Amino acid sequence: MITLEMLPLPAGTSLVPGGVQTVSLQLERGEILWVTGPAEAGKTALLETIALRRPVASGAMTLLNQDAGPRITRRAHKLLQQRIGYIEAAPLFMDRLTIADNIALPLEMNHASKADIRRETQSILQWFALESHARSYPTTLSQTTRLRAACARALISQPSIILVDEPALTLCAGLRDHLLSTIRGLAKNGTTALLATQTLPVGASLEGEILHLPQHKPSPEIAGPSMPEEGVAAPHILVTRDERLLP
Ligand SMILES: Nc1ncnc2c1ncn2[C@@H]1O[C@H](COP(=O)(O)OP(=O)(O)OP(=O)(O)O)[C@@H](O)[C@H]1O
Repeated sequence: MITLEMLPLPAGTSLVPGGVQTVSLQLERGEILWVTGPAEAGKTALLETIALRRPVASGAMTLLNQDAGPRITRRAHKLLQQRIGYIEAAPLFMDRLTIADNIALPLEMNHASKADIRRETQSILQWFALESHARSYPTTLSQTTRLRAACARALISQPSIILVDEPALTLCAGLRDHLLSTIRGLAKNGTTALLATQTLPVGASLEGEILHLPQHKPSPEIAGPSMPEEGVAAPHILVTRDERLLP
């Protein structure tokens, strides 16, 4: 269903010397995989690669049993993308279209009938409690509502692969729980899901396997990016001497 073999992915040089890790994995239909790891571990890079948003330079990748590696054809790229839903960290919309029209776009691009588009859009708007925003424009929405709209857009065509980056899983517990129960339902029908977060959400009911990134273990003297310790000089903006700025 999804296989990666020795796929090179970027990672922070503080985590992996040289800044490149190689990832191999195999996922079957209906599997859910949590991808965890610290900042710069390569979680988004992995999702973007499977979403076919970044080229595969070497190694091998198959998606839905089709070659999606370095020699992917333009036709396979287009057909596979229609079967992948990606909920990005900061989703982009077409700002001149309403939320309802943005959400309907994947069905429009799949040449669904007008009646199907109207029915499915109405139904997914309700499912993600977006009816009151249907005629709003993306720039007028809050961050959480944009993520709800991104979930609706990614799921409207019942993709075979669903990829979720961190904010939709951590910004709002209500959205997270609704999204996870929706994904569990889709997984029962064969959808494969990859969910990326720095740490596994507490209090959510979790199912699935876990992949820790980076795959290359940091050497002891190379700790991950850390917060400054005592004795580190604070930047000037934090040591203002202008009394008038103090509360
Ligand atoms: N196109 C690229 N070329 C080279 N390096 C890249 C590229 N894109 C990302 N990186 C680097 O790869 C590393 C992993 O980035 P990525 O966004 O995948 O991390 P992440 O695990 O999602 O982190 P976070 O939890 O902060 O979102 C970072 O060090 C980043 O600077």
